[in-house]
Amino acid sequence: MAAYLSRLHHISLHVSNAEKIANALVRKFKFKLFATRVTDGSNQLAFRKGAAVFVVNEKPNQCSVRLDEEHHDITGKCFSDLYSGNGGKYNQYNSANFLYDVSPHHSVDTVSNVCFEVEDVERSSRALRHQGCTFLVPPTTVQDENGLVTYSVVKSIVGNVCHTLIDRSKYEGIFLPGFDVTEKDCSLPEEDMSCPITHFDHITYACPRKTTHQVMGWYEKLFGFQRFFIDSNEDVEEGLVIDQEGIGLRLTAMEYWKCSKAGIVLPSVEKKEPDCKFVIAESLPEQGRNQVDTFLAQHRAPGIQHIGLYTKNIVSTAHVLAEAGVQFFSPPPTYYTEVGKQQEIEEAGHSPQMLAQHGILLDADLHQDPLSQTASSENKRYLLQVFTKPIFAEDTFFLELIERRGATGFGEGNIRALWRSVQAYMENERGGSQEEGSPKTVKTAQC
Ligand SMILES: O=C(O)C(=O)Cc1ccc(O)cc1
Ligand SMILES: [Fe+2]
Repeated sequence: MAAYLSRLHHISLHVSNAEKIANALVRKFKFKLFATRVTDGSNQLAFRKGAAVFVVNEKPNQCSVRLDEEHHDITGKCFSDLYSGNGGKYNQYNSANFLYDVSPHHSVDTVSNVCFEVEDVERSSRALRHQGCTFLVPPTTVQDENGLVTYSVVKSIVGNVCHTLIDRSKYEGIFLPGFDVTEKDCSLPEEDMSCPITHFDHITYACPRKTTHQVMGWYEKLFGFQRFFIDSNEDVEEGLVIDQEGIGLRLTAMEYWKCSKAGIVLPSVEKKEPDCKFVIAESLPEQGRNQVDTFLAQHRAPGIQHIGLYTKNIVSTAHVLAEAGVQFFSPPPTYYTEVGKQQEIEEAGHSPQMLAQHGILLDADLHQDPLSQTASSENKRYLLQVFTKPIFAEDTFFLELIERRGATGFGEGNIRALWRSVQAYMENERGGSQEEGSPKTVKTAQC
């Protein structure tokens, strides 16, 4: 049985300099720091914008406990011992480790934990363990004066990505026990009209070649995810293959539905609101090096390549963020003057000049979803996207703004335009393509 997910709770980053990322999230991306957990050995900062919550974990120094492949143990005992560092007794406020997460000891900054709310952590963890999942933290309860929270941490099939499963139904505090809430009035999504980012739209994984089916199968079997089609050019078996112009990408997408009764709701019967989507990107052989290859080389493992932040108004959001110093990829200026694109933009009620200002891409060429019955409103669907330059020192993780106007998938045209922008950036700003896994030499445009 799958462990059905109630909703995405937060996404966590592991970085060597939390202050730097905190500054970027607050000053540039307009997130608010609202909860902190600072101990001798760890620094955890929680930021939110609407329902999107990031937890930034500052990587501990060398002397901390090492949790890596050879220490993994599905019984959990070994992890309790390792995790507490105090004679095997699990300590919920252990100063040497991250609460609600593990210390991944990844060599570069990384986004490595997607935390989901579930209704019953014990039962979900049992079900997953029966299916062979590796638990990095067994079900554990943490409490404070506002109630209690139970969580576990399961290793995913994708590189260093793991999932914290959390039940906070018996907790009335603003965030999680163990964190000090610094900003009490952001429990409700704030209405920020100029920068209306409301939630995480999707998470894109960069995966090695020929692993898409395995990854999809894992999420389908264990969490009840379902495949959905990115667009009608997509082959059921092959996914969306973009192999012209040396792009060489295979994309496949899946989603799950927010459910209130974890483990009981049958997604096929009770299709409610879809939550955050997941995109799996792998590069195709015999094409030039693309963003996925660069990610795998510089991140040194498969993992989270980018996250799409949903905004109700991408033009205004991109403007506010750019003013604050966020750098976006821009397609060549001709993108906005090509007859077809210009017309598409105008028909969607936008101004090519306004979109060009921050590199916003529009894809109205979204075909009918083969499973969808709503052909009549098809021509009104479109999608606006803009991609930031890398967030960390390496060319790995980046953010995206996305505004959906009826479109539920992703725009092939936008992916092509993004590819051209990245190529130009690699050639001009990064000083040509990099050697596999080599540290970057030019750091001109980190976001
Ligand atoms: O279009 C999107 O937002 C996607 O998430 C698809 C995607 C995946 C990988 C890339 O390197 C670029 C685009
Ligand atoms: Fe994306």
